[in-house]
Amino acid sequence: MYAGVEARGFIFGPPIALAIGAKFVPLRKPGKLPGTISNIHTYHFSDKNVHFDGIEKVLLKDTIDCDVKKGRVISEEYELEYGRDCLEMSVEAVKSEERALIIDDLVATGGTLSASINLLERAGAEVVECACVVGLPKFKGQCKLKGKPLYVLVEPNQFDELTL
Ligand SMILES: O=P(O)(O)OC[C@H]1O[C@H](OP(=O)(O)OP(=O)(O)O)[C@H](O)[C@@H]1O
Ligand SMILES: Nc1ncnc2[nH]cnc12
Repeated sequence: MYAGVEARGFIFGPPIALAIGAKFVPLRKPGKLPGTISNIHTYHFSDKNVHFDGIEKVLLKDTIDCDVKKGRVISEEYELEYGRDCLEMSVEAVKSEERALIIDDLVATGGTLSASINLLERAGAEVVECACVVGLPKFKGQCKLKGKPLYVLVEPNQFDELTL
């Protein structure tokens, strides 16, 4: 299955998934998926080291019945070049041990892909690779991907980056 990151990962993920007959799972910005938010995991990055602060906040505690009806949504907060953001995923979208490839338009710090890997692994999937159309090597995003392979189609040189 392919997991794509909102918003521009939605341009590239679905056609590839359709082409090979695989499922597409959307990783969405906060508050857009139906269901009950079960918790948020927060990670802090400093250069190449990743620190998990161990906090698991229960935001909404619904009954089990309610979870079954509405579905369960998990969240990951992350840091990127210009601040913080959050991605969410429906737990029911993924089956245990399902193999996943993550697609996005661009990798810079790797914060977005790292949060995506964490979401999928928390839901029981096995992330086999990440793929992006553009990679910005100066941000060393590969270092945050827990050793997962990263496929990048183009890496702009310094001159090209000025126009991105
Ligand atoms: O490697 P990173 O430092 O995490 O940066 C990469 C992310 O930044 C951009 O999205 P953005 O968060 O700007 O959101 P958008 O798709 O809604 O524009 C881009 O589409 C990636 O998803
Ligand atoms: N430096 C950058 N240029 C274009 N898009 C981006 N998304 C995140 N960082 C970016």
